[in-house]
Amino acid sequence: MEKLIIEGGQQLRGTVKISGFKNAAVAIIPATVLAGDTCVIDNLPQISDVKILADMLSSLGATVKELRPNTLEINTTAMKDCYADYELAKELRASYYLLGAALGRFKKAKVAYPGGCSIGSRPIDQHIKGFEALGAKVTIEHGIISVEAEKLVGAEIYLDVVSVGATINIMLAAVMAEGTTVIDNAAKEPHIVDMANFLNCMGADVKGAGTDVIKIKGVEKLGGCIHTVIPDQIEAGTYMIAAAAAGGNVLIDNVIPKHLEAITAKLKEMGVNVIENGESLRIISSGNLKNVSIKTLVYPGFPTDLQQPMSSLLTTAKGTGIVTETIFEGRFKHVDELKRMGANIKVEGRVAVIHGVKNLTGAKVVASDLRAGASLVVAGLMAKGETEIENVQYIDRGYDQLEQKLISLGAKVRREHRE
Ligand SMILES: CC(=O)N[C@H]1[C@@H](OP(=O)(O)OP(=O)(O)OC[C@H]2O[C@@H](n3ccc(=O)[nH]c3=O)[C@H](O)[C@@H]2O)O[C@H](CO)[C@@H](O)[C@@H]1O
Ligand SMILES: C=C(OP(=O)(O)O)C(=O)O
Repeated sequence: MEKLIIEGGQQLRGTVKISGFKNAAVAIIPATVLAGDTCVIDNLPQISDVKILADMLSSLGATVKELRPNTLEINTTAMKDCYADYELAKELRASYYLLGAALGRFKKAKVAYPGGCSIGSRPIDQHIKGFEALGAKVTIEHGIISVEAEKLVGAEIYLDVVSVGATINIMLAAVMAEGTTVIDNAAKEPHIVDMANFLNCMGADVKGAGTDVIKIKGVEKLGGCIHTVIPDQIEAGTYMIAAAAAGGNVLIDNVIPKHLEAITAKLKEMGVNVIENGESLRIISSGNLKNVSIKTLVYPGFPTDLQQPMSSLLTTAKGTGIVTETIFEGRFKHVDELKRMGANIKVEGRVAVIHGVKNLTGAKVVASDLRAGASLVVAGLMAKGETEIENVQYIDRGYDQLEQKLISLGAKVRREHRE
């Protein structure tokens, strides 16, 4: 069992380089199934979700080679079908992208119900609705989702809920369908655009990604390509929040500032100095901040994945902040842990009311999921004394070289193996 130990109270100074986007990488790796050829994916973050997916594709018959630490060459030519059982699929959310990709190429797939962060009920009805609209038969038995079609035919699909996963899965299934598919009320997150760029680079015809109407003209065949994953919006936002929380002067490098506008606006409202310069953002913070309210929304609104780290920042800001979580009903599991550290937070349903306290104090805490872990890291950086975070494996799902990056900024962080 591994723990992160953080000695709080150190200001952060220096430069941190942001890695490739987890949520784009974990969609693009399964999408290589569609190529039936060799794809080279660059700027992959070194996180456990990426390693698990690469191993998954190998076990399904693909050849996966690590060309460099952040670059995989994936050849899916030899794959004949796709059956990802419970042991494989339960490891992460993104295993469900194998459904769309294999349906698109083989017209069938079997994938066990996916895993991922436990932050709410996370239904997949919109994915199923999309596959069915394209002509697939979908059954769920004994925890296995089976999709099968004689042929896939383009359709108009209106999503009842704006869903990143359903938008991507339908795009994957539709790129080689006969005719045109229109996804209405599509998600607009940056990784939807990255996925569309990757699919187009393989020879697909996808237009409108980044707006709420995506049009996909089916093509007969796709092929290999070389693609560089976009910078991680959520990792960047986490370091922006960490710098604001600990105080200091940090250059967040290799970012797309447009993707970070919601978080930049909130930090500025709190009194943080955020300076944009090309592909970087400089965060200058005295640590004395005023509280704000946030409401999670689909892109370009405030991302739910940054709600938990942001809640930590609000715990010591002057005044009262209200956090409204509109996307996932179970995304307040970090709150009890923050209370152990002295935070004053009351949760009612989807709303957390945070009364700023003078300071947090280090404590033993447990990460319940990936971003809860990130929120405890932020809290640990600003707390007095030592914070010990258990369940580091959740944090490792999504943060590339977390402690090395924090140490390079002057934080006192170490990882310990304990029985
Ligand atoms: C691997 C990945 O990219 N994960 C991200 C993805 O998750 P994920 O793709 O699972 O999230 P969705 O965008 O699908 O979920 C958004 C909302 O739609 C609901 N819903 C979703 C699908 C469906 O068929 N029916 C339905 O009701 C969900 O319960 C949730 O309330 O987007 C979330 C929202 O930005 C992020 O927090 C996750 O980090
Ligand atoms: C919820 C997240 O991930 P996943 O959808 O992979 O569980 C996340 O990245 O915050």
